[in-house]
Amino acid sequence: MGDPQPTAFESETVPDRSAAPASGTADQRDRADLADGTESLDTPDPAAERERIRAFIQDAVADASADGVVVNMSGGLDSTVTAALAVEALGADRVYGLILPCNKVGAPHARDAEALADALGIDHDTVHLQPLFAQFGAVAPDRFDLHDEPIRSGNAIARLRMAVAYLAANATNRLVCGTTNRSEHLLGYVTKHGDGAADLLPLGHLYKTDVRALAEELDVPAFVVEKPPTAGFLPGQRDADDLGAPYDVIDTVLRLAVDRGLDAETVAERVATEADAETVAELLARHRATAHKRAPPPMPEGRGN
Ligand SMILES: Nc1ncnc2c1ncn2[C@@H]1O[C@H](COP(=O)(O)OP(=O)(O)OC[C@H]2O[C@@H]([n+]3cccc(C(=O)O)c3)[C@H](O)[C@@H]2O)[C@@H](O)[C@H]1O
Ligand SMILES: Nc1ncnc2c1ncn2[C@@H]1O[C@H](COP(=O)(O)OP(=O)(O)OP(=O)(O)O)[C@@H](O)[C@H]1O
Repeated sequence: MGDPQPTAFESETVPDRSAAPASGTADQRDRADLADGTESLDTPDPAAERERIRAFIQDAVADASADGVVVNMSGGLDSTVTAALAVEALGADRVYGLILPCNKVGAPHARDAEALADALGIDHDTVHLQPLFAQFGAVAPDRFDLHDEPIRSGNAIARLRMAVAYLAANATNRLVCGTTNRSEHLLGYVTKHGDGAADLLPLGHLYKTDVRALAEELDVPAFVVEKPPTAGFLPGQRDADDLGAPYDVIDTVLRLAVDRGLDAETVAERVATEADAETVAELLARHRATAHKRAPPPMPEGRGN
């Protein structure tokens, strides 16, 4: 092994401007705390993944004859890791960051995202989506009840972010670089055609826990790694509450059930000290119910592409 590689963050100190993260979340526990028998699960080597994803981004951009990528940056883990890898792959001048807050809850995270984009040395803009969303709500028929239902309004905001990202991509001959990880992908825990819409997904094969390990490899500031995962639709919302378990448990369940093909009962036995059988069944039901988000829209068979 040679010397450790320098990272895009190495010489930078990024101040934590957001609210103090909750300490000691379940997600931060040492993976050794997992139930007996799960420790042999394959987890990718972060240094190897860093190289692999760097090459993947380079190839995807070259294959599309594009000039670079656009990354929507929330100030959270996935988009920070994605942007840092894009900088390693393409150079800072070919990565553009979009920071798109829509409410007061998002404001401190937007300031984090700006500081992270500065630390990466990338061009970036902040566009406040509240006026756009308010207009969208004003013209939408009342029957859609847009403002009172958090998932519906959160999905609409995610799709406005998608529209701005593609505007930037169209204007600058870049690709939209998505941030979805394998945990979100397998659970359909993304907004269809919102944050789930992208031209490439450099983290799409990595579970959330793998992304966290990669963040450490990349010297992503600790306050980003420690932020509790949230879709940001509601103040205080946490992915772990929505999904019924923290990502270290979710990822183990998915590795066992999806990657290894074990049945629900066996998976439940393997994670028994971390999650009950009902939680395992709900996660696997969510996986099945969201298959439509992982496939192109169905069409009548006949002529192919
Ligand atoms: N069987 C089927 N075949 C084909 N299409 C089907 C379908 N069932 C629903 N659909 C379509 O899918 C739509 C529902 O999907 P969608 O609009 O995505 O909406 P939905 O899945 O209900 O909500 C998105 C979920 O993702 C979470 N999220 C969103 C964004 C970011 C993050 C994060 O943490 O990063 C999490 C959010 O909290 C929420 O739980 C339906 O309205 C319908 O149009
Ligand atoms: N305020 C924002 N500005 C720009 N992009 C955003 C913003 N909020 C969310 N996004 C985009 O949508 C993706 C999904 O965001 P979400 O808040 O649901 O958290 P996440 O999946 O945990 O991602 P992250 O770890 O990057 O926050 C983000 O990775 C980012 O690309």
